[in-house]
Amino acid sequence: MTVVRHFYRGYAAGGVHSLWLPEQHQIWQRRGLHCKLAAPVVLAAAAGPALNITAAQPPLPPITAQSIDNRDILTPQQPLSQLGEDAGHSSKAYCQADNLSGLLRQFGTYQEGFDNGLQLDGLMAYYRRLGCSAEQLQDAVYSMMPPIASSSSARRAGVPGSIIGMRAQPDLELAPASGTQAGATAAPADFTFEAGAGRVVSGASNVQFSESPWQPPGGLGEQVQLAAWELLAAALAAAALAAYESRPRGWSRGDLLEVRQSNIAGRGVFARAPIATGTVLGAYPGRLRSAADMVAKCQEAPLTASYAFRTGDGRFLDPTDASGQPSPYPQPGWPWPLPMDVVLSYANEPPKGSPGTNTTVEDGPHPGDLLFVAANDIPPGAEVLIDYGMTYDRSGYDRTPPETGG
Ligand SMILES: C[S@@+](CC[C@H](N)C(=O)[O-])C[C@H]1O[C@@H](n2cnc3c(N)ncnc32)[C@H](O)[C@@H]1O
Repeated sequence: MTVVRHFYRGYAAGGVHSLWLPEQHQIWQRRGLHCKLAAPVVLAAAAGPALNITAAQPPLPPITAQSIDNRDILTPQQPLSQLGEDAGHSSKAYCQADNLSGLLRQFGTYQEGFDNGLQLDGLMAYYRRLGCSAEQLQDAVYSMMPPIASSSSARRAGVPGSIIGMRAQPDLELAPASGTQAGATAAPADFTFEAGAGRVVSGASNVQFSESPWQPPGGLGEQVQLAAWELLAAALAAAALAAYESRPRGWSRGDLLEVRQSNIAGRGVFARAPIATGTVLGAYPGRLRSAADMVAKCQEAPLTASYAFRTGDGRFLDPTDASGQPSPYPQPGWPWPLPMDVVLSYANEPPKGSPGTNTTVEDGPHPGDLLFVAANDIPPGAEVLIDYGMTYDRSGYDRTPPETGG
């Protein structure tokens, strides 16, 4: 037996009773016979309060030339109550693709084509408010608009003049399939159509259909050209990554430190303000190099060895240019537009017999970071002194300091 999805609610003994009634009841309702005495319900009604019966299902308002001419039915803001709509149904027969596309075709006939996006938009909203889902509307339009090619293969092929893609606007998907309250309004923008070559032919608030120009598939030359561009883009990305990886690093607290002549050797780093124990004074500057690269550079520029600092992961920070002198633009390396802060590369170590260092060098959070940290309070004017380590070559300490060049 066919049943209709009319939902009778009887509130009895604190519960809600839902009963499926035969199709005959729908017919009675269409005739205005609101069947409050349906036999199966009487028993429940006897035990509970008065039975509530949902609104009767009206026949689908026909689309006629007159109704098409009447812009009211195409106005999304029209209250459902004015349409005699029975809210709450989402699978009405007329929402099925075949029926709905037929109804839409009627509209197209009256309108001599779907060239008026606003009207179609309104019609879509109208059927949606009658309970048709977004998918049903979409299926209906697909089956109505020849030649329709909704598959991804057709989308790729770019069938000329066809509507190759269609998607519901997000608000359509999110909005309820059928308003359950009188006065519900539909979203003004229900659909967007995409034509060949990915061209969107609808506006944000209406729908238009147009043919896209035929795009012949690219030949071999075009594909080679495309591959060349992709290779170039990949090469540029790789170069940018390499430049970033080899960028000069290092920084210092300019508010606490300055470089000036040292009584120990050449230039040194001095406190220009009181420095508290534990203060991070900066990170040693330079480009990160492997041991092999470092050996190669020191052969070209021996002075580099005076400034290169071994990092915790076995590489070296090299703050010098091609001649081995500290430089804001250490070389070799990928071009880098920003100057590097070289202040800490001038830090000396304490001479023999002096009180000792006042700053430690520690590994930072990132590989290659060497942080200078005040080991005790450093008064203004005092020189920042570190320990170069056991393996540092001090054989030249009796000779002229490096910065004077001899
Ligand atoms: C990292 S640089 C320090 C900056 C250097 N004073 C300058 O003017 O360029 C290291 C070099 O400084 C000199 N130096 C640093 N501490 C020294 C010390 N305690 N005694 C002698 N020379 C020192 C050595 O020539 C050493 O190779």
